[in-house]
Amino acid sequence: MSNSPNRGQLNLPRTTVAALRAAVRHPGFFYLTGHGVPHALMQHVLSLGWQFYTADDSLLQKRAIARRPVGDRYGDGARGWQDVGLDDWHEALDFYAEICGAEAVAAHRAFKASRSDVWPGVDGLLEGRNLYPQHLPAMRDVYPDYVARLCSVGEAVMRALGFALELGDPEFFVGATRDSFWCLRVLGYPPLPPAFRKKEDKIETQDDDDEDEEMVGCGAHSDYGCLTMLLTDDTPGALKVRVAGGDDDPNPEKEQEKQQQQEEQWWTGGWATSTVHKVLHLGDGYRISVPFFYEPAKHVVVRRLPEFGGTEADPEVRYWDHLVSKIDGSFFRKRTTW
Ligand SMILES: O=C(O)CCC(=O)C(=O)O
Ligand SMILES: [Fe+2]
Repeated sequence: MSNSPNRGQLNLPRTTVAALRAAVRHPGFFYLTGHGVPHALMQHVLSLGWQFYTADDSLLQKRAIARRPVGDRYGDGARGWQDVGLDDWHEALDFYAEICGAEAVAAHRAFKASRSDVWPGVDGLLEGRNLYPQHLPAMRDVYPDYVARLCSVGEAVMRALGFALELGDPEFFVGATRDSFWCLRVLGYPPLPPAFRKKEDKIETQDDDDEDEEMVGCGAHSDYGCLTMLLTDDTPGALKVRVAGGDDDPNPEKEQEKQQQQEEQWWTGGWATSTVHKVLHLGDGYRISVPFFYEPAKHVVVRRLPEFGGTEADPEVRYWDHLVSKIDGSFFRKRTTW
């Protein structure tokens, strides 16, 4: 890193940059401190989530902003509340960057027109406005403030990452994520029904990957985007991160996940790790977590970087297409019960 001509422009200790480099390689998770987001704001974000899920009239409120398919009232196929899933024992309230204002709408139309061959049938997906519960007016003020602050933190991490990975243009990630098409999820994990809790205990004491057909808080997956900033309440030990395993691991399920990760690590050709993790919430309380996904802008084309052996011949994916494929294939499968 000392060879980098731009090193002096990054106002971070050398040890922090080195730690970031090591962490994104393995295990792909790290604690971020000194980020400047006020503790009180983070607590407020969590407490609003908790109120949303646990207030007496919450079912009515949740249904009023339920996620709906494109063309159904306010539906854009992505935003709003969704009930606990078929496989995952959590509910979610999802927010995304909004496409609003004449200029942004016109740019989005032009962008879509140029991509009309891709994803036919999902016109209108993600084009709605964020939905807020009426009984929690504070959410409408607090969440956008939180998102704005996390976008600043995201930019700072992207800058540090450009230096940490010794890119020829250390601002490359900053540029790619400017105008981020971010996503904020407010996840609510009710306690598991007793029958499932027994199974959960079994999973934990046996193989960590033995959860076939079992109900878990959130099944094993690796995040599909760029940087996830996870805020959780103080429920202990629910998030499990897989740090073991490796190339010699014979488990075919793991092979599949590894393959999945490769797709998600395009910029670095798999050098950086999108680590598999899951949620096992065995407690009696209602767990809240608020992941914020800091992503590239819609139009950004992601391809392996030359610094990581990339060439013009490498496959590429436009972030928007990647996102639509994930939402279409993943969130849409979830059960709804109303
Ligand atoms: O709830 C958590 O702690 C993690 C959630 C998660 O992994 C995700 O939303 O991608
Ligand atoms: Fe995740």
